[in-house]
Amino acid sequence: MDTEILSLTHQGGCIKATIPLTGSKSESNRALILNALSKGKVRIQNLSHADDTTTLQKALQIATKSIDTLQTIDIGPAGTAMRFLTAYLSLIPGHFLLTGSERMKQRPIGILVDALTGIGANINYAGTAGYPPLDIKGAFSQISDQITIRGDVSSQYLSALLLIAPFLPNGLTLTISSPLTSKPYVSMTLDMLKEIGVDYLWEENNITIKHQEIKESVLTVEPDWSAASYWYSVIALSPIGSSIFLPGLKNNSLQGDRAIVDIMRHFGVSSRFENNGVTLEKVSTTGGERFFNFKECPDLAQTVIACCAALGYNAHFTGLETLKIKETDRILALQQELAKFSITLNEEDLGTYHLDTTSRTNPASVKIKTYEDHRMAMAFAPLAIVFKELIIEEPKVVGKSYPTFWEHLAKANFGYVLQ
Ligand SMILES: O=C(O)C1=C[C@@H](OP(=O)(O)O)[C@@H](O)[C@H](O)C1
Ligand SMILES: C=C(OP(=O)(O)O)C(=O)O
Repeated sequence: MDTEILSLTHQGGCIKATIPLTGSKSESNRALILNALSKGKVRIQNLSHADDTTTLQKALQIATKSIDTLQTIDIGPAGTAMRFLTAYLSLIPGHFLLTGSERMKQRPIGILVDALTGIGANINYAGTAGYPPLDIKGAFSQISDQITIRGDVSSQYLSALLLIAPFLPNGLTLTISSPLTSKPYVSMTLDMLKEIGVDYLWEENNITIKHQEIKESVLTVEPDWSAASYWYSVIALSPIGSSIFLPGLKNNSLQGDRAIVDIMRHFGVSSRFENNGVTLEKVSTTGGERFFNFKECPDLAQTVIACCAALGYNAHFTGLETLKIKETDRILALQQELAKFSITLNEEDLGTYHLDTTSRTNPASVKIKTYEDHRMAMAFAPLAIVFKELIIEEPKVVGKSYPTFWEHLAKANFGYVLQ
């Protein structure tokens, strides 16, 4: 990562803008794996331009070319790509060293590796046990169709297994042995499999997918609701009457982060679905609920917490357990950056965090560290509406999921200078 900084200001006033978001990173990554496994029978429309998606696309191209020689595949900071490729590369012919950024080597993968080796996959740790890099010898012979797996660490392990399930000779039954986190992402995987003709059965803690043919189909990727959340925050911090149109977003989305619609009602932001998109509008400044659970939508946590900080709301949050193993320890990153405004975020009861803005200060200029985490940069950016100047460190991190984020901000009265 380079050491560039970006100085961000906002000229004030009502915002009126149309923002064309790129495709969902989560849907795109699933679609790419299904396209590869189906050997092109599944086609894709509106693929995301996010770096994580481009990285996965390139990795899949390398993987399909390799048969005899060891191929190194470096997926940088792309967690979903790491998890999906671990399952995918186990299945296809070839010998791979699957690696990533220094942070990726600290993000656990043992649960997925154990699950795959339990059904016959040939995976060894090339560094520390339980973490990438992985040495994968592909084309394994399936020795079992039953996996018992924890659900409380990352749903990506389950999605990785479900994506390959219909292509396994004996199919797969997953038994989820602990409370499932990020459940909507598992539903998204199953919904997309259904779109390509795959039947599944989800009964209580068991998900079964038999070996089956998939049909010729086109997966159309919806724009990214996690990216939309930053625009909800922008509108929440803007004067009444401000509005933004986000084309292509659907009311009945496959993405759990559509939850931002309901959360932001409590911040005076209304959502109107029409004309193939959604219009967000600031309609009131009166208070709403101040307790939010992010268990099903962890990627919204930073957006909402930073927005509460900007509005001076004291609030409670739960469902944040998985934030510590994402692009950075997001709890620590939030605590450190909020401290610059004399705001605290502390765990009060087990699993419940309290945001205390009582002693909030209004510094003339604040430098925000981003910790190689795109969501730190994007969650804090809207605060330039409230505070005079924000300096965002390493602004290019946004490329991971939203490469045109800064250019888009310029459409909504933000000014930025790269230094
Ligand atoms: O399956 C997916 O596309 C994702 C699942 C979530 O991860 P966890 O299941 O690890 O919470 C989410 O945070 C990530 O950005 C994308
Ligand atoms: C956690 C995220 O991504 P990943 O796990 O795919 O790196 C994210 O985009 O917030």
